[in-house]
Amino acid sequence: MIQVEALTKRYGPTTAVDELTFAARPGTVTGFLGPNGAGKSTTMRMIVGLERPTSGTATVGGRRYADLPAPLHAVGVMLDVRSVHPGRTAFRHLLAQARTHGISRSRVDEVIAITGLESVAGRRAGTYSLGMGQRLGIAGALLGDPETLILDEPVNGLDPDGVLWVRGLVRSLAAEGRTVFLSSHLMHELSLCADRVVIIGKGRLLADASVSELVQRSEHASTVRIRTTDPDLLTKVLVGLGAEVVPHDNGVLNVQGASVDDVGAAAARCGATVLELAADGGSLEDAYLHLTADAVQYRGGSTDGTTTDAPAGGAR
Ligand SMILES: Nc1ncnc2c1ncn2[C@@H]1O[C@H](COP(=O)(O)OP(=O)(O)OP(=O)(O)O)[C@@H](O)[C@H]1O
Repeated sequence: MIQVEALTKRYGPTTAVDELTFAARPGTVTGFLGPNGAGKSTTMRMIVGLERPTSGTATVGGRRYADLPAPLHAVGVMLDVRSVHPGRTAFRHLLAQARTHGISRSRVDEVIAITGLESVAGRRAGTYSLGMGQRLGIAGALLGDPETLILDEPVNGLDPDGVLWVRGLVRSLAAEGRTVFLSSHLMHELSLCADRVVIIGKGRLLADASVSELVQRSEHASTVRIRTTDPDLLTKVLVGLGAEVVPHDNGVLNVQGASVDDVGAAAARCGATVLELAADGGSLEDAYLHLTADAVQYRGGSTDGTTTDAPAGGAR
């Protein structure tokens, strides 16, 4: 169990994390999301004692990380995969970590097998691809057989097989009753492997909800697409009902503010023939984009260079 309460971190004038409160619970995969610079890494670093909070608390299993008697057994951490010594083999790297906690050599072999690194465990980590480095990072996190896992972008750089493997691994770790807390920018992937998501922007909590709740919320704000033989008439009727209508070619209307049932019934009432009708179902990505619209620090602009990487959402 990870508990974060009123956690705040300031770097001079910058408030990286601002009164953040949430929990990641046992038996659950909790995804951690936010735009670049939202404060995810800073939060994770405070949870594992690498940064001192300005105020507030972060605990794992009820204790501050610094107070854990055997941290590797309590919490497995993968924060920066580049922190491995490039001249060391994966096996040596894991063995060195294991020795600091009295973990057996056979456990090292076990985590190498779990992460599929057997054939490359004797190679220097400096020769590893990003995906292999990720697997090594996950192997290190699993070494102490911990109750809680904190993984920063665990699928970053993995090929489709690797992504599928991480999804299965985190699901099975949660099914064993462990707490899994992971960040990712891959929304679709998170919607497949996380039970809950904590979304932050500019260091503040924007949402702490189950994936299905968030998807449902975004469905309410979603678009209905209809193709009809009589777009002008139907547009008038729908606007009269308070919906927003954007017409496209070939009699296509994109409608917001009305459900698919409302749009179908309106078409039937005014006698417009319906050629296609579909709700553009909500997704975690829609919900995320909607929630973080005001909290994006850097936003790409047009190719003419007008707004690329300009601060968005105001100064911090
Ligand atoms: N050591 C530091 N000194 C000063 N400012 C920092 C420091 N570390 C982070 N920040 C600032 O704190 C804010 C949050 O950064 P953080 O790296 O936690 O965000 P993030 O959500 O992990 O971003 P990303 O998705 O890009 O990794 C940013 O504005 C960043 O510039």
